[in-house]
Amino acid sequence: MPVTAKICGLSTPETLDAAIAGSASHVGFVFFPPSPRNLSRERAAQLAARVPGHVRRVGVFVDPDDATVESALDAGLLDALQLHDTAPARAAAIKAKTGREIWAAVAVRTAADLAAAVTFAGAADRILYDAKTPPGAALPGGMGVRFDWTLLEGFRHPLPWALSGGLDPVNLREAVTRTGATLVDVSSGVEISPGIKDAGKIAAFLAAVASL
Ligand SMILES: O=C(O)c1ccccc1N[C@@H]1O[C@H](COP(=O)(O)O)[C@@H](O)[C@H]1O
Repeated sequence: MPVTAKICGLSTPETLDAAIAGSASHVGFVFFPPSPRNLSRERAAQLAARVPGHVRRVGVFVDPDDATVESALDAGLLDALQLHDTAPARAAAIKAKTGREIWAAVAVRTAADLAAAVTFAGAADRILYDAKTPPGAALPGGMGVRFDWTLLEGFRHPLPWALSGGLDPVNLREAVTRTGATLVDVSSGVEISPGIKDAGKIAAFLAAVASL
């Protein structure tokens, strides 16, 4: 099965172009003000206009209200909405209202955390298994934290899914081999500091994906 990749938290034309040139299947734009990757409406619109039709645009949100989603949809021309810390009923309501593909983030530290995945059946289109960030962390994702990938070995996934959390060009092969992921998602692993993406690291990650 071929593996595809989402490069998340893009905020400049140069790094967005690197993701597109490296054949990313998805690009991610963050709409969460505490994040160093948060985009203004204007920047989101500028970036979205550069994305060719075969590359899917994913908006990243943390339990957003309707106004936040509508504003981002309008500016970012989003194909999919990635929801962190969002209850299944709210995810279903956003899906019904927007008609967009919904990715529900499930934060994982232990095997017990995986039980949340099934609660999104019927409410989301895809589960994004992400590492749980430390208690009190400013962000529920995007911190380069990984989880124990062996937890996904033999797990019965209730929906299509993707893997994220602390991925980088070096650990990608082990992550995919252990979990069987066919869609991987990276943010911190292609940065030189929080929020600052690096075109060379993006190219290296996507080359690693292509070499699997
Ligand atoms: O990137 C962010 O700032 C962010 C903010 C709020 C929720 C999620 C966020 N990022 C997502 O976190 C995962 C993992 O990122 P990393 O590779 O471990 O840095 C990824 O899906 C990002 O989209």
